[in-house]
Amino acid sequence: MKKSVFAVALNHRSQTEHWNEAFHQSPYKTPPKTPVWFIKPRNTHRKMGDVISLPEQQQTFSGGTLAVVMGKVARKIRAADAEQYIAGYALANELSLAEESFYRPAIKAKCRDGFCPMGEMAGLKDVSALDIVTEVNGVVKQSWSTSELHRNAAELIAALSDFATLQAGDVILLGTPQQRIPVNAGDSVTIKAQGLPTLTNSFSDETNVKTQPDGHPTLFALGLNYADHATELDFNAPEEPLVFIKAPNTVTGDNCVSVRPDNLEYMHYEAELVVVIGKTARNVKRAEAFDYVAGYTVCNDYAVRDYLENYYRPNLRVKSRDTLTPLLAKITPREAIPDVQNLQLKTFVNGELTQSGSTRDMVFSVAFLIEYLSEFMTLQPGDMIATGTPKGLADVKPGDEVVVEVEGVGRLTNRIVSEKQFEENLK
Ligand SMILES: O=C(O)C[C@H](/C=C/C(=O)C(=O)O)C(=O)O
Ligand SMILES: [Mg+2]
Repeated sequence: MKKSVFAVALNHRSQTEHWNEAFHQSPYKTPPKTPVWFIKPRNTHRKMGDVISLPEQQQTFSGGTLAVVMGKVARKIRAADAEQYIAGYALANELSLAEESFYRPAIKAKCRDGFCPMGEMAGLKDVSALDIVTEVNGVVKQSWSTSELHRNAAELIAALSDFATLQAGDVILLGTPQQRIPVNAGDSVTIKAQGLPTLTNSFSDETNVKTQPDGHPTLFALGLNYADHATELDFNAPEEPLVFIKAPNTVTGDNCVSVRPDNLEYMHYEAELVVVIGKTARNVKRAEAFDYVAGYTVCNDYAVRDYLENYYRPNLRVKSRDTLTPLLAKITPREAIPDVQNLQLKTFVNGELTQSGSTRDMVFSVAFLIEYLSEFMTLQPGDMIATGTPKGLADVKPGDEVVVEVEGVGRLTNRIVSEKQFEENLK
């Protein structure tokens, strides 16, 4: 099933109580106003009974939680109507390394291979006060209740479907308490709840545990991977790649429309080179990185700056909105591009050149990014890496024609429409 697995951080009261003081200081400044979304990509997906390989020298923690499974397409629905869109519930283990910060995306902590096993789905009428129990080697280590969550399944479905259309089979993990349970090689961890199939997985320090290509390809994106763009956003260039993930709902095609939400101050374009993975990659060194590249394409990684919050920044509500990632379907084979680090990137708005840069100015190169990501997760054929945008952002308005172009790779055209225009066309 090609599902997307969304998850929400800081949704358990014990978390916001624990972090309350820090969230009133820099870099957060104020507690989160909207759900703090993240994605568990396909390399994390596992089933009941699968053996999960643990990362070396870093402590992994269990995160028993409840997953709500969508039963049909859900777009901009109200919490009061959510029930009719739900197929059922399942137990999941949202495995993670320790999180010292919620400011930037936690890909290295959350998205390692096997870090999201999920049990079988079942129908449940009332999950408002369901006890989620975690046992390690048969001993109960944790029990928490869904009544302790800030937002319930219906509220989360409404919040997410407001900007990201959900498909049948998509999943939302509802959250985990502040206290997490350490998991070590040789352990067997069981997640239980009344009325739901149990989820049990054993853990190994063997590195040869095979991944299963399941779910849709992962679309990674880089924040601030051009120093001049970081400067124009008043940031220093990052010392480690700022990787975030976009869900399939955001992808649209050439000559399609992109929706600018109403009542906005600032929505800008971002011309980006996209790398397409062609071979399963794990622990690949940069010297061999291009052997794992199928080719390249182009995307426009639009951002709605009004919706930026300092939690897993840039948050999904900024970067994973329906229609805001136009992506060229044509892939230019790797062999056709002799030097991917020497390509011009351009954006034209209504025919005027508004952005111009070169991939030679990337902070982290294509080869480095493949080495970096494959060091802690398995990249699979079809996965894509949008490698960031150079300086030259500008606001776009309904009616604008936006063309992004990567030398030798392709040209992508789309038109901006207002939310009102888009909704009228849907009728
Ligand atoms: O200002 C933000 O938080 C958004 C920004 C995103 C940058 C890109 O998408 C890019 O540089 O291409 C960030 O992550 O800082
Ligand atoms: Mg970008």
